[in-house]
Amino acid sequence: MSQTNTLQTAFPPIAFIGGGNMASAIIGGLIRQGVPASSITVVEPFEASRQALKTQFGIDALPAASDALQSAQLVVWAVKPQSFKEAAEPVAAFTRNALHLSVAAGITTESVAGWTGTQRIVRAMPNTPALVGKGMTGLFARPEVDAAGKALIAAVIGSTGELTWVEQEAHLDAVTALSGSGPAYVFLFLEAMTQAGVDMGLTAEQSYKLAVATFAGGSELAARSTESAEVLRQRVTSKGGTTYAAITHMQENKLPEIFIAAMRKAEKRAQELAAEFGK
Ligand SMILES: NC(=O)C1=CN([C@@H]2O[C@H](COP(=O)(O)OP(=O)(O)OC[C@H]3O[C@@H](n4cnc5c(N)ncnc54)[C@H](OP(=O)(O)O)[C@@H]3O)[C@@H](O)[C@H]2O)C=CC1
Ligand SMILES: O=C(O)[C@@H]1CCC=N1
Repeated sequence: MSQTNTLQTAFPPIAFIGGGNMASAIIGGLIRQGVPASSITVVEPFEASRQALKTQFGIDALPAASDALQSAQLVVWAVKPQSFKEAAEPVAAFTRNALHLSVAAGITTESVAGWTGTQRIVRAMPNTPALVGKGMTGLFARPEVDAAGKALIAAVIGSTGELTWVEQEAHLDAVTALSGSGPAYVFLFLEAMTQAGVDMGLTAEQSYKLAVATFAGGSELAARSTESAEVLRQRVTSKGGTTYAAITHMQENKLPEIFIAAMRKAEKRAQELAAEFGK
């Protein structure tokens, strides 16, 4: 049986709380996999976002929680950490029997359990390439989530790309710093590489195309190769050549150290979000 058929036949009603970027990315994945629009409801206070969801996916979008949520077997929390507690209050009464999936950065399943009145919670950290089916998501399940619950969540998240389960919830803050925020690091590199190309006389269009294709090609090569990134880098770096000149400059200026320190900042921010907004 194909993945599409699995989702079509086995997919229960699902409610999204928050209908922004990340909710849209996951909903898009589900619709692409053949989940019927009638299975999906979104609670989204912003009228323009509700309209966009209805137009793009043909799904039902509500301005506020209502007893329509009672039929949802899975509730996906896709609100900002700052809005989670406030958003949970009106929803909780309708969704105590559902399985819950949170994608909010930092917010612990302990907090979600307190706000929703259930322990059946999976916390996830997806990323925006989910929009094009190339997402990477880290997941943590509380012990109260059974195998069927984990399989359902794996099917939902699997519709947006790859996934990996972590055993310790704290590791999701590392996933956040790495693959959750990671697309922004890639885009920053693309911006810088494009600018450098323009400075050297290429058009912005050519330069961007070269940069994007280089990231895609480098990633694909790494994904398919049995060799480490370090070895692959050394293969590009001819002794005394152009790459050597560039990489030496980056290393002398501590680019790897800066990168690692920046990611620890992201991890710390996830912990701060939990402390600030998880109570
Ligand atoms: N963007 C990313 O790359 C990633 C984001 N995440 C996580 O996903 C979550 C959502 O992020 P993102 O999609 O980018 O944010 P968005 O701001 O795009 O989406 C959040 C949506 O929730 C709506 N909202 C606010 N309050 C409520 C409420 N009380 N009830 C229902 N909906 C509400 C907002 O409406 P309004 O605009 O009117 O406030 C907004 O449309 C965050 O917790 C973030 O940490 C995780 C991984 C990656
Ligand atoms: O920046 C953020 O907080 C969210 C979480 C990971 C990506 N975006």
